Amino acid sequence: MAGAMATLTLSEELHHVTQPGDILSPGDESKVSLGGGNLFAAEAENGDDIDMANLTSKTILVSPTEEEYDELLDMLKERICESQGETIYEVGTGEGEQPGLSEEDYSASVATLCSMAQTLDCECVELRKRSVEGGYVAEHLIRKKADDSDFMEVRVAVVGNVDAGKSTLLGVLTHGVLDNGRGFARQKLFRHKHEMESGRTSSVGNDILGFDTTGNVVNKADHGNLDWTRICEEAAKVITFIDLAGHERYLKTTVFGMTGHAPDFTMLMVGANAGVIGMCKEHLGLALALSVPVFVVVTKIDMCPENVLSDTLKMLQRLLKSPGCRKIPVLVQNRDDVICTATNFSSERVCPIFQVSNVSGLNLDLLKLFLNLLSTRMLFCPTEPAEFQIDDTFSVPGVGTVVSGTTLKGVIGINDTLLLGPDALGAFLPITVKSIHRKRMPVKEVRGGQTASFALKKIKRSQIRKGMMMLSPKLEPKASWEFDAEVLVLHHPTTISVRYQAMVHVGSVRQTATIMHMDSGHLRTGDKANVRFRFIKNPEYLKPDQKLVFREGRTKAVGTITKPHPYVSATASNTRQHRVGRARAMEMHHSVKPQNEPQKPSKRNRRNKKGFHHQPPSLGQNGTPFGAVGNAMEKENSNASVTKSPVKS
Ligand SMILES: Nc1nc2c(ncn2[C@@H]2O[C@H](COP(=O)(O)OP(=O)(O)OP(=O)(O)O)[C@@H](O)[C@H]2O)c(=O)[nH]1
Repeated sequence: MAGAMATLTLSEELHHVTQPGDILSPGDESKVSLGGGNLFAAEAENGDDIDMANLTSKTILVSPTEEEYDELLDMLKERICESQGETIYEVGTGEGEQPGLSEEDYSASVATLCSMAQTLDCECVELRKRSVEGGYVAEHLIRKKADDSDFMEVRVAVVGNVDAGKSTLLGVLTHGVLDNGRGFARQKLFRHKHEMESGRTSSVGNDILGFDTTGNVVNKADHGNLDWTRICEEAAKVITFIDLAGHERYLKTTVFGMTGHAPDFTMLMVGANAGVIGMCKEHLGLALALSVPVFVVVTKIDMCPENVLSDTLKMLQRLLKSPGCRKIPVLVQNRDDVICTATNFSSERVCPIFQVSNVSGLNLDLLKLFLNLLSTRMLFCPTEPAEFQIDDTFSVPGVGTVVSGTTLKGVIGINDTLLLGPDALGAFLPITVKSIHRKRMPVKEVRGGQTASFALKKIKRSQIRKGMMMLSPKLEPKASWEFDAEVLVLHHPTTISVRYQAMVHVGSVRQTATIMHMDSGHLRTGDKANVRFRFIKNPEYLKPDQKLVFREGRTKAVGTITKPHPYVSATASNTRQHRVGRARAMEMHHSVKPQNEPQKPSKRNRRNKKGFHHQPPSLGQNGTPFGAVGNAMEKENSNASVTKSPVKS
């Protein structure tokens, strides 16, 4: 009874965030409150046939007519396609009706649903069945049966402070072994010798967890090693964990993992005994800035005193509810909570909190169930021109140059010709795809939302850099040296002004850019402005609405690109006029002195340093020169000392 009460309260709490047009984006309907009526409500309203309204009734599945059955089948097929291979169907609820079906009607409805699933080559699995006032209500997972060479893919970025247990949890989940509390499980994941020795992750790692059509884990370690190809063949859904570093020293790599690897979700790990410390808030802020939904996993509950655990949970909830986060934290205690939160998760507001132990295995089953129910947030349209962002390059003996990354849009197949670029001059080079691998498994094509590696014909690895794109020629891509963005400064110790330089992360682009101008004189912590940036090394392929992170040391700003300024490539515009223009632009570009770069002391200062008379260096708190204002202050000070000296003497 208590369980039922708890579920009701949770459902009620979640209900208000899933109002149409509130937080859910279009296409999310397939993941929320999927009653027979709710699921097809939109279609029923738009349909020409008035009988379509019947489709929203809770009893529609009991004994549908032939036409109704066909109509339901078409709609179910569409939903499964939209969510790239699966959907959750709620049996026993309808538009404006009291939920619940009698045992007999419920059985008949489930039989119809199973027959529909079978016709669509899907598996139908009951997730939970509840008894309510009007009878029974249940959620069923309908998932496409596994094809040897195809599987759904969901990317989860794993972040959290150092020693929160990130690598350990991934080792436990993917290898099916428990930890010993002294770093046993994480040994299976480390990629570098120094990581083995220090126990610290320093690079972006990928680990996979496969689920079959019925939701069982298919990972089986053979002598401690995982065969990725076998997992992908057996799995209907593969969760790719992007294991990121917790230490502040590797923040640059962690930011790159969050922007360049296009995660669907973020798993924020918190050590129960340590609490919300160090980089935890930093990583949460990053996920919020990039609009990636977050769920929290509190680890080490086996070794944490109850009062400390309760303090950690209270602090976490306070942080998540704070005006900066505006989340609805939900402590996940049982299967009901998992299903409720998983089906409402892509709304971005709901934030489930799991409490697990990697040593005793407590609650890991709930976390696995949740991961099994996550669906990719990338919408796929086969007719869109292809876009692939490169996050790494390799030179493989016997194969040649290989690039890895994420397919953002469209379909890419073997022998397709794409444009690779931009190069240093902003040009795009035609290249042909020789072979494709998904998670080390050879495939014929990849779709939007899937990660892949491509072997490319006739190109050297040195010609490719991280941040480049492979694009369909239909896009007629243009590179940009400059772009406008709306930015919000999250933290800066002093002020940011024109000529300030910092690292810009956008997609897999990671390059220093200079602020050329902005619509306010100076920016301090909490300020917003429209800013024009200019890359210092290469032009990049950018698009409006892309999220960006701008950082340098402890300075952090986030924002959205409002307008890239396309640059006409050298090959496309080799006229005298363009050459002169380009030379001028380069001259200007080289003459831009960064505001925040320590500058060479003037001749006078150098002489002073040699012992003429000592003056303190004119650097600010974080090594920022005061610039013109600083020089004026210096002058004033030196004048002051000149006028004061006679008084002193
Ligand atoms: N008792 C107990 N120990 C744990 C648990 N999870 C992790 N540990 C231990 O905590 C230590 C740190 O775990 P890691 O997985 O290396 O932490 P991390 O977050 O990946 O750290 P970085 O890679 O440096 O960011 C290891 O010694 C683990 O054995 C747990 O649930 N219970």
